[in-house]
Amino acid sequence: MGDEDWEAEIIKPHMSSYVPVFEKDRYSSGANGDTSNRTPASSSEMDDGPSRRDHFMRSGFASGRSMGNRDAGESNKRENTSTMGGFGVGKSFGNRGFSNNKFEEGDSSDFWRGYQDGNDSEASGSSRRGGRGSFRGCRGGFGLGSPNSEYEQDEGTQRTGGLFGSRRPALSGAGNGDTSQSRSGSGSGRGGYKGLNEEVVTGSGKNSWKSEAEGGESGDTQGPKVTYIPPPPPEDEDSIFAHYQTGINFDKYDTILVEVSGHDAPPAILTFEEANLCQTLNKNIAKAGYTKLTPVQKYSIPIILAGRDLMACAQTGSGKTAAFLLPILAHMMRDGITASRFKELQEPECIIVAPTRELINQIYLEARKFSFGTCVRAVVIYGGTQLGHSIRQIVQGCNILCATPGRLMDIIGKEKIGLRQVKYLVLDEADRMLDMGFGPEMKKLISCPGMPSKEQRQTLMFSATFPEEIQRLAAEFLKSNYLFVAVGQVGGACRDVQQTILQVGQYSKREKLVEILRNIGDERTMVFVETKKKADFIATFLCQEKISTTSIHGDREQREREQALGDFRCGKCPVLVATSVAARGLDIENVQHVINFDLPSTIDEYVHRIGRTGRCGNTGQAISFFDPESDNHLAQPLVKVLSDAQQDVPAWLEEIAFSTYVPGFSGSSARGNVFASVDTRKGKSTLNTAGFSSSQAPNPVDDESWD
Ligand SMILES: Nc1ncnc2c1ncn2[C@@H]1O[C@H](COP(=O)(O)OP(=O)(O)OP(=O)(O)O)[C@@H](O)[C@H]1O
Repeated sequence: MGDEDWEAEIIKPHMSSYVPVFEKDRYSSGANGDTSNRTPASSSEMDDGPSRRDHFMRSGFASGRSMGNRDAGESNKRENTSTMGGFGVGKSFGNRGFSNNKFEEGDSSDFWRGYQDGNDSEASGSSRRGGRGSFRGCRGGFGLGSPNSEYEQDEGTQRTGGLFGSRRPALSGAGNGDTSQSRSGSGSGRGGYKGLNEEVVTGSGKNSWKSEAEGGESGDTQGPKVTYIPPPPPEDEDSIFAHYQTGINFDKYDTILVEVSGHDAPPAILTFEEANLCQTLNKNIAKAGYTKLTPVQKYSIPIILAGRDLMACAQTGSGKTAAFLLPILAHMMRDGITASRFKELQEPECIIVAPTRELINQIYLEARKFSFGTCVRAVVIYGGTQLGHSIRQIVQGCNILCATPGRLMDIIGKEKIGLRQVKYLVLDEADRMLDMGFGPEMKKLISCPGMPSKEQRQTLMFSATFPEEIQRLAAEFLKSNYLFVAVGQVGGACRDVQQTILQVGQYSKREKLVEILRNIGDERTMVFVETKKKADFIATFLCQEKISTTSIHGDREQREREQALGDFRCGKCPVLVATSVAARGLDIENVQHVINFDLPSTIDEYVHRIGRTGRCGNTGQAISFFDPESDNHLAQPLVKVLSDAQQDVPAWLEEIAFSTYVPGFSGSSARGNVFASVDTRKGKSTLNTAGFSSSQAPNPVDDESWD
């Protein structure tokens, strides 16, 4: 069933006849009425020893051997001998975040409680939203000050076009908007799914996609005015240091092989003490419950402390965030950083960028945690929130700026952030930050007036996946002597996730999903689908089946996205239906299952999605529906990922992989990329003249989930 079919299903009578129990939208009227969101703004990853990994073989899928099914299966068990050239290109994306309704007096505390201690968060209103698809797109080139924060979504679908090309000319969401319109007034009772109670704001015309910087807040655009102010996170120490426990496999991290390439790499450290951090930082590390370094931390911390540029690739959930935050903070403390004061123009020493709102918010919370009790002030800004709010946060002082790209460029354009003092530039989910979606913004950023050259700043890149082509693009941002840390197989899946691939035809998926969810019971489960419309559809369907579900995707307002995440975190809605917007970085306690209702278009995306479970030594399960009608392109890379992670590979999948075997298989398939296996400086890779390979070309099928 194609996309159109899903859409058709959405408006079929059985859907419209669904009359959910409404949870009264406490913000839909009255002083805190949701309308506030649209009214004109009032203000605007090993061994502990030296590196021993020297192969990371890289070649074609069947190179050097016949790849009969059985052979393929056996190769699956041979770690480090499996092969597979090429790489996937993470192309999707989205946001993350956590707060929800602004409403100052409103119950932000409840929302945050959900994030922190698992208590029930109070339901918030299903807000209506403004047919966002109608207001996006059309953002190309490199012109400073033109970024469309509203689009910034951090998700990529709109980011189509050629090299650093323009975004899809708006209106991708026309259909979405229409759909939304046809679905007013749903939402669910206890299920908490509130994705359908949407309103389409029929803003149109050229101005409707304009960035906030261009006037979105000054009232001269016809698009929806973003007035959402996220609730402030709790300030009490317990909340700041709330954390979940490492899992039974945490110690197994020590057996993962690590390779460091580049010249004169400082030796790894084995303990936090060896890092020789200041007392306050050590206290914060202890309060955060960290007693032992993860592999990526053992290697990255000394490298960063030595002032070297770094590209680090380590499995999902293995502590990459602290791997960069701790040494940066240590540097700041050693440099005797002084408290930043109120100033109209702030000059942060560190800028951290990430592709999604929810992720950058999470990174901010980590920065706030580790800088607790110091004079270092971290600030977070991201799209979908009131620009004035971002500015107000910044002017109060800013040493570490955590930002999504679009909002960052807006703020720079408004001259609220100066770049002259930037000493550390961090790209989290770096492959995503450098691909066609965000590459243009990142190029703009490093070309901004005042931004220190790469020789004058320290640039750090982290991800679980790092396609070769992207590694090459990254060189433009990094000093030539940068170090490359590979923890385990670059782009490999976390071994703590038990992966199951089921052959399920599209028309049987819903039934299978319900069957699985009923067996799972109340355990937290993320269900990934390919499109925003389908996310709404499946979430509603599950609510009808009396399975408490919420959803997150790029067509939901930020407030709704944050509420959905809050409801999922606290367990109120144990099922979260998501598009790829939630695939990367999200660190949510107790996510025991990931279900790929639809497989993603690239293997990298698959790796990130299943990495939402099995984090920090905990175990998790990932079940993926493989539809031979549409997913054959993934058979080959899937066999590779499964075998590298020592998972069982179904014979039928090997058969499909063999029958669809693509010789050379390296980046030439738009939808079937296989990950890179080494620091590209050691091997060859091909790039087309535009700087991007065809593998990075967004596939129309994915479009919806990325914006
Ligand atoms: N040394 C440590 N000891 C205990 N817990 C840790 C340690 N390092 C990180 N963690 C915790 O592990 C979890 C995952 O960390 P983090 O989110 O940084 O992973 P990641 O590698 O960035 O994952 P992803 O690739 O999905 O973004 C977090 O809850 C973090 O607090």
